[in-house]
Amino acid sequence: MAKRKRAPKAPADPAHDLNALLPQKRHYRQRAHANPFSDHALSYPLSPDAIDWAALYPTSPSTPEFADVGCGFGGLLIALAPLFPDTPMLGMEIRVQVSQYVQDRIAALRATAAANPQSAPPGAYQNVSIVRANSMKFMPNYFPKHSLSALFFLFPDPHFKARKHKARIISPTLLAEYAYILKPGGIVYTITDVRDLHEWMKAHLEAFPLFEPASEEDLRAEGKGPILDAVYSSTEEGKKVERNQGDKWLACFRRIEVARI
Ligand SMILES: C[S@@+](CC[C@H](N)C(=O)[O-])C[C@H]1O[C@@H](n2cnc3c(N)ncnc32)[C@H](O)[C@@H]1O
Repeated sequence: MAKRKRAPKAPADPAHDLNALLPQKRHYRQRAHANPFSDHALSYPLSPDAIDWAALYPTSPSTPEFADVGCGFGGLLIALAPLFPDTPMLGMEIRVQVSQYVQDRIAALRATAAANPQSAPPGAYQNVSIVRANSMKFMPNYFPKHSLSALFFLFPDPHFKARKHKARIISPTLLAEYAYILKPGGIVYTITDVRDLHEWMKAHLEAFPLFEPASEEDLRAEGKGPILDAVYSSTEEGKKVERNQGDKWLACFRRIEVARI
């Protein structure tokens, strides 16, 4: 019997087929970890004023309000962008290929939204962007004093060995920078599947005089439930932990208001 020929597949129309546009992770292979102390040949802005915000947020240039430190493949930003369409948010990622992937992912989502208004409202994802940067250096060069309402540290690299603890993204020196760029009342969200790292981040934040613990219950009562849901489940690392049925340890802290004397 003659074989029936399959009808040729219609070529994907990028305006309607998101998958045709979205970058594929396998084309962005990179080592699992980057050493934050090596020379990454990065250049840094002299100040937030020196950053071309219009290049990052073309439709409404401004400094960011949310920052995702070590954003990896960008899952949190992509989940939050449509929930807070008027909030500019910035991912920071040290690895070249990974930050390029997020940049291409955002460009694809913007292009799809523009070409296919049924898929997303016009202007969708214009509020989300990424920079390749080492967040252990020069955070105040990116974010003005008291400008952020949310700062995320989601599943940061654990740097297990004691001699590597200095590479952890939460430390007393760095907390001073985070307190400087956060608005009073702004929230630091941390989550990890490594209990020891959770205890470390919590202990350092508790010991720092400009932060106070913010319970999940209080944050949900304030309407931050959608942010917490995204913190738990939207990132690539968070999804991996779920697949492996690991634990997730959340710790959130509020930048306190300081009375003027
Ligand atoms: C374990 S991954 C978690 C990624 C993402 N937050 C998630 O939950 O899927 C940690 C990420 O932080 C990035 N990273 C580590 N140190 C960094 C630094 N000093 N500055 C910016 N990114 C950093 C790593 O390259 C990596 O992509």
